[in-house]
Amino acid sequence: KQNTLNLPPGNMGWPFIGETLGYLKPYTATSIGEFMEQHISRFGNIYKSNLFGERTIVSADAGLNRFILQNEGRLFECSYPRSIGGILGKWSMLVLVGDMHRDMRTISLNFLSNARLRTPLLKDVEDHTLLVLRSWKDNSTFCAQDEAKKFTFNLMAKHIMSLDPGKPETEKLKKEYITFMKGVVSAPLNFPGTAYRKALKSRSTILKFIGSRMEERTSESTEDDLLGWVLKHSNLSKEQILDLVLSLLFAGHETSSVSIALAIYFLEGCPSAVQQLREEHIEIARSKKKSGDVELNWDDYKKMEFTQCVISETLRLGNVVRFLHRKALKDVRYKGRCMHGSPVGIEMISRVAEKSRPMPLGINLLFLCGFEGYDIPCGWKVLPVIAAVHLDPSLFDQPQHFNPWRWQNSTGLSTTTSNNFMPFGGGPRLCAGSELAKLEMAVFIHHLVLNFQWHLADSDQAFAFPFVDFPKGLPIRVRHHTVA
Ligand code: HEM
Repeated sequence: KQNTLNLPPGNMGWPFIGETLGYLKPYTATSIGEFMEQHISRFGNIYKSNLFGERTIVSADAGLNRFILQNEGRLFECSYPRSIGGILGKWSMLVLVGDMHRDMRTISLNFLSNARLRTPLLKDVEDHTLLVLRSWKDNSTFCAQDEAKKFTFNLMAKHIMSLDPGKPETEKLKKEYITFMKGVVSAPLNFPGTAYRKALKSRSTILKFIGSRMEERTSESTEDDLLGWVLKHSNLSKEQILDLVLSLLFAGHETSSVSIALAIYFLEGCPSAVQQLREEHIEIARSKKKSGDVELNWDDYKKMEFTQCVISETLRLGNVVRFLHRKALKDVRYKGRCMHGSPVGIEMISRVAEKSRPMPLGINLLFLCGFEGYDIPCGWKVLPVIAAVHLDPSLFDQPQHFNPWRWQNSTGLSTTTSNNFMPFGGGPRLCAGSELAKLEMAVFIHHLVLNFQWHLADSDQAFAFPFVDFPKGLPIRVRHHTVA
């Protein structure tokens, strides 16, 4: 059947491993890496390959990426490597599909609702930011990435299980979690001594810990945290709750801490952006002082216009999540652009297997217009590479340049709704914590620019392994900064 399909060009590489090693070779996070660059210049923005042991279509095409994400559950489906399910759990949101995914998502969205963001999350985000920043001594040097991790982990542990920062149980969980994370991002080799094996062990220790918190709970019946809410309002089994808690801890901690580290890094190289941020935040702080108000509120957050531009630019250039894992549920034909310039993707209903069904109007029109699309065969893996779109020079002027002003409209307001900007994915699996992540970054930046000046204490830069990380942890030296 495949001989009759018009597959994108590409190279299937070696038997079994295909091109996986080249694809995963580390590269600087602000680039698309040599592998992608070479493949795009040779084959174009959509190419076929053999990755993670599967026949794969790689897409660096903004239109196809959107099409894939918007057709989740209909033409495509989330499909992470089996090892991810092994470590995050079979009930983890990252691997669930269908009704069960929808139910877990509803719970997560409830936990991260707008109402909860305004209170109590905003207050806790600020408290946890201050807890970290107040521990920074004048003229001291430390790893900014670790500090950001401390902040996001403490925040999540508090909101998921009411764990207080600094308490022995929180610190113990944090330690286990570090081992666990090393395994999530390592090769899934389950042999004695490997990071993956150690992480599986940490997983069971963490689950035991969460399990004991759950047992303490049932009699107390508090609803203030996710655990309490789930126990009271859902019929999830213990096993499902454990995986949900673990995956939220994972999703809500790693990505936002790296994003904060990236913001610190990019801003260090862009003094004019720091200056403009300072002006914005001094203004907010002054008006708060006048009104006698101390804590940040939602109106203050809404005033952080330039900060939103900095956040968007950090996410565009840093690309914490570089690509997503999907598979095709049906034969799909994709044609990049139609006559009107909008992306077109259509189901391949005319193919052998489904000959009896009538052709949808879209297909007839496309054939009449003489368009030849690429075919994505049913069962093939599909990787929408969101980073490649964010770094595409035809979509973003000088894409490797940190330029927060690109997100400003003529009136100075932030315009972060570009069709080509998808740091949080899209469609029915759009990141459930996107608003919390932006809030965390904004509040952290607020107190950072008001209270500190910082410089890199040692050269470091973010790499995509493909998970994004600063190899030296981003060492910075800070000086207290007093606002006149
Ligand atoms: C800057 C920080 C963040 C980035 C860049 C980010 C990015 C993403 C992306 C791209 C996805 C889609 C995955 C896919 O479609 O396969 C996702 C899903 C998800 N994220 Fe985030 N995320 C961030 C922060 C957070 C935070 C703070 C939370 C809060 C707990 C969170 C919770 C989730 C959850 C629960 C999902 C699964 C959604 C679903 O499957 O329906 N994320 N995230």
